[in-house]
Amino acid sequence: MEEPLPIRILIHGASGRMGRALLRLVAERPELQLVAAVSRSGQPLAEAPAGVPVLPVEKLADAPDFDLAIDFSLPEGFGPLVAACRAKGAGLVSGTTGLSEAQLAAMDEASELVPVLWSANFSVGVAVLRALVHQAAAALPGWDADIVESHHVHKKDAPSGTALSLGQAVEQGRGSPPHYASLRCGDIVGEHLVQLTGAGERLELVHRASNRDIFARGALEAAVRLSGRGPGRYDFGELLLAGGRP
Ligand SMILES: NC(=O)C1=CN([C@@H]2O[C@H](COP(=O)(O)OP(=O)(O)OC[C@H]3O[C@@H](n4cnc5c(N)ncnc54)[C@H](OP(=O)(O)O)[C@@H]3O)[C@@H](O)[C@H]2O)C=CC1
Ligand SMILES: O=C(O)C1=N[C@H](C(=O)O)C[C@H](O)C1
Repeated sequence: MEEPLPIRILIHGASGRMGRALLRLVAERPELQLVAAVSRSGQPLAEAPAGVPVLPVEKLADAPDFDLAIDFSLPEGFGPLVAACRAKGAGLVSGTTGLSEAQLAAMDEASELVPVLWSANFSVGVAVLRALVHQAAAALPGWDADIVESHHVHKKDAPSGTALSLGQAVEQGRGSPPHYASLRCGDIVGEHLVQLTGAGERLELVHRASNRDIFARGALEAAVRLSGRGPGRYDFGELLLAGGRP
């Protein structure tokens, strides 16, 4: 029997904290073939496998053909990436947070042509936490709801994308949004506490990430599971948990 063709991927935001983790871990997935890496500057990257070009963002349109882009960058680079995916007929797996309403709408538009999966958090734990938060908020509609998120000092957006996504689950559960608090301290990878407080008692649901490999592995898993699917928006939790946990 013939071997299936590898899924050709481009990593966008390759020089960042997440991009470097992806470059290191992509070799764990033989289904994926890295064909190009893109950063704002295009400076050479020690983590890029030999023979894989590292392109500056202005050269994105000249990248070799790819089937899927995996994106962990900044909102500034999002528009050109979505345009490149549309032009190549390629899918998009994105974890970039802090996107504007217009950028989210552009992603929806692109999903009429190509498969798109955006998630604020690619960890298995947060996918499960979201469901637990929805259930708890629905059961405790009169309680106070607060989300406290803590991240490293370099993080630009606040509240974090994960906090906002957990906030949506709270709102869907009890009909009103939570309050948010954001801390930026040292090198914290990412912590999210959802606190529901009633008279004389408090329920705390918390997730702590201690390294970025969990997000990178989640995004690589999502890329494999998204490959070969038709145009549309896909949900990380559904794609991940429906087909059995990796
Ligand atoms: N969904 C999830 O599970 C997770 C999401 N994130 C999100 O991923 C994103 C990246 O995080 P992190 O790796 O820590 O960030 P970094 O700041 O470390 O990296 C940002 C990357 O984006 C590139 N970049 C910056 N501006 C542009 C541009 N205009 N066009 C193209 N590329 C650009 C940078 O290139 P250069 O170095 O050349 O400037 C760099 O490669 C953030 O939005 C963060 O919130 C992070 C972790 C998990
Ligand atoms: O910027 C980060 O680092 C992270 N960003 C994501 C977010 O905004 O929720 C996910 C994770 O918490 C790390």
